[in-house]
Amino acid sequence: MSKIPVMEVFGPTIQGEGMVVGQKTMFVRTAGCDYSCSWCDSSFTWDGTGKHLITQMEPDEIWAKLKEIGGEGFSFVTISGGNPGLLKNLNEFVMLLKENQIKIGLETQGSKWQEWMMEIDELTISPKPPSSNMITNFYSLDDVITKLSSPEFEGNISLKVVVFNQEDYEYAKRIHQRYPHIPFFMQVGNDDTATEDNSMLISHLLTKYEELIEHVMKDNELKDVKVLPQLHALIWGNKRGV
Ligand SMILES: C[S@@+](CC[C@H](N)C(=O)[O-])C[C@H]1O[C@@H](n2cnc3c(N)ncnc32)[C@H](O)[C@@H]1O
Ligand SMILES: Nc1nc2[nH]cc(C(=O)O)c2c(=O)[nH]1
Ligand code: SF4
Ligand SMILES: [Mg+2]
Repeated sequence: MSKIPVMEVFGPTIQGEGMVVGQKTMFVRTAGCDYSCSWCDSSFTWDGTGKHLITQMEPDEIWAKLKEIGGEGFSFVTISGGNPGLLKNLNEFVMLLKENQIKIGLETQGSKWQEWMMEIDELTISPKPPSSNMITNFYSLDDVITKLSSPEFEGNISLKVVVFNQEDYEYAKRIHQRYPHIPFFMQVGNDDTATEDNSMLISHLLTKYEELIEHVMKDNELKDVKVLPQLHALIWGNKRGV
C-alpha cells in the first residue's frame, strides 16, 4: 500500500455542486494541484497555507477516519482536492471503497488521466474558464473525455464550468458545444472566498445566481443546460469542512 497526501476528511454533508447536488456524502480532499486558479476556493490545498494540514495516509487509514467521523451513516464518498487526478496511487483507496459498497464521486478539472477513474460512479470534470487565468489543454481534456465515453466506463460523467463573467460564459458554451453529449452544468462563481459575513455573501451569491439564470434563459443556443449555485455556500458561506 502507498500513502496519499490528505488535506481533510469531513462529513457527512451534502454534495453542494453539480450532477449529484444534495447527495449525502463524505469528502476526502487531497493535497496538491497542477493548476492555480485565481479564484480557487480551496487554495489552501496547493498554495502552502495548508501545508501543516497535509497527512500522508494509507488507504485503510483514510477508511478508518471516514468510519470514525461518519460511522454507519454514509454510503457515498466524494474525492476532491486540489486535483486528485494527480495521484496514480488512489487506485487502492478507490478499490477499498468499492469493496465496502461505497459509491464514489470525483471532482477534477480533467487535466490528468488515471486508470482508476474508470471505477468512479459520479465523475465531474470542471474545465477552467479565462477568469481563472488557466489555459485549458484540449488535447488532455479530449483524451480524458474520450476514455470516459467508452462503453467500459459504467459511471456517470458531467461537465461543470464555473462562470464569473461574459468571457467565462462564452467559454462554457464552447465546452458544451465541443462535448454536446455530456451532461452540462453552469455554476455560479464565488468572488469573495474570504468573507465571514454569511448573510452578505449569500444574498450576493443569490443575486449572481439569478443573473446567470436570466442570461441562460434568454440564450437560444443553450438549451440542455443545468444552472446551479454552490448549495453549500448558500448554507454555510465560506466555512471549511462542510
Ligand atoms: C476546489 S475544486 C477541486 C477539484 C478540481 N481541482 C477542480 O477544480 O475541478 C472543486 C470545484 O470547486 C469549483 N470552484 C473552485 N473555486 C470556486 C469559486 N470561487 N466559485 C465557484 N466554484 C469554485 C471548481 O471549479 C471545482 O468545480
Ligand atoms: N458540501 C460541499 N460540496 C462540495 N462539492 C464540491 C466541493 C469541493 O470542494 O470539491 C464541495 C465542498 O467542499 N463541500
Ligand atoms: S483546479 Fe480546482 S483545486 Fe486546482 S486551483 Fe483550480 S479550482 Fe482550485
Ligand atoms: Mg469546495
